[in-house]
Amino acid sequence: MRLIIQDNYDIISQWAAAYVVSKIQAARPTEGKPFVLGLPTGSTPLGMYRYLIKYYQENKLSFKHVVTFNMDEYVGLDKQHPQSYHSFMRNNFFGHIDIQESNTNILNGNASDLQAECELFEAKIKAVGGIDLFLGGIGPDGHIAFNEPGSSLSSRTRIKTLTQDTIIANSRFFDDDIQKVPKTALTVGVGTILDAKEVLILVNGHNKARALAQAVEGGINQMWTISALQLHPHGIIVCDEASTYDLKVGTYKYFKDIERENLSPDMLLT
Ligand SMILES: N[C@@H]1[C@@H](O)[C@H](O)[C@@H](COP(=O)(O)O)O[C@@H]1O
Repeated sequence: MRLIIQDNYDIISQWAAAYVVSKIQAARPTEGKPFVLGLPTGSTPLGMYRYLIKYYQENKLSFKHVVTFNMDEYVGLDKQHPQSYHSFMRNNFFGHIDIQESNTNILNGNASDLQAECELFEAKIKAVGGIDLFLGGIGPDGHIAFNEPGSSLSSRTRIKTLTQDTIIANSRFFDDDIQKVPKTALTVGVGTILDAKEVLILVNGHNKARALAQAVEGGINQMWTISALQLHPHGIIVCDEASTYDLKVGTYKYFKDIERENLSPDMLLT
């Protein structure tokens, strides 16, 4: 697994956006052979989305032949609810680019049969030939998508009960009222993410330092589901300095050294 350590949040956002652009450009997607992106929500990817929108506005990138699958969605929130992940994606990304709505896939947390909804989502991913690049963030407890501690590392898309930690962390989006935070969500599984051809995870801030250390230095284990990224042949974490505080000095220096040529976002673009 690669670990790209950048000075601050703005540079990890630029780096991730440039990485996405380079992959889409290299794939030369067409209607018959689209590029398939897995997408996250949360505060972490906001900067990357802003840079991707900028690339689109500068005519450097089109999303016309990009198909997307979002990682997760709350159960029971109306799609129009300001905190639904449907609203998040519309407001922060899809509403600003030339993606075709029919190419965007977000789990329906109001489906009458939630299990069938999850199975359909997996089938749709398979039908387009799998995900080329899965982007993600992590929770302070190391969860990826909504794969809370203890999730099976071979899990598929399913219904998950959120932990109290996650409910508290996400209450900032619900007027700081934990009663308003949905208690369950639909989420892709760890196995679904690991099936992608590439996975790029963004991590920033001191409150993710423990999770980052577990992901990079800890063993692969179900209590820190991000650690499963070690099993992926093409896993990358791009993180800021603040999130590296719990890494050993030697680990930090090692990755700084081996990635020193690859730190500039401009290096990724032709
Ligand atoms: N389901 C999402 C995760 O996909 C996300 O990574 C995490 C971190 O969010 P933030 O980026 O706001 O810290 O929040 C939620 O739990």
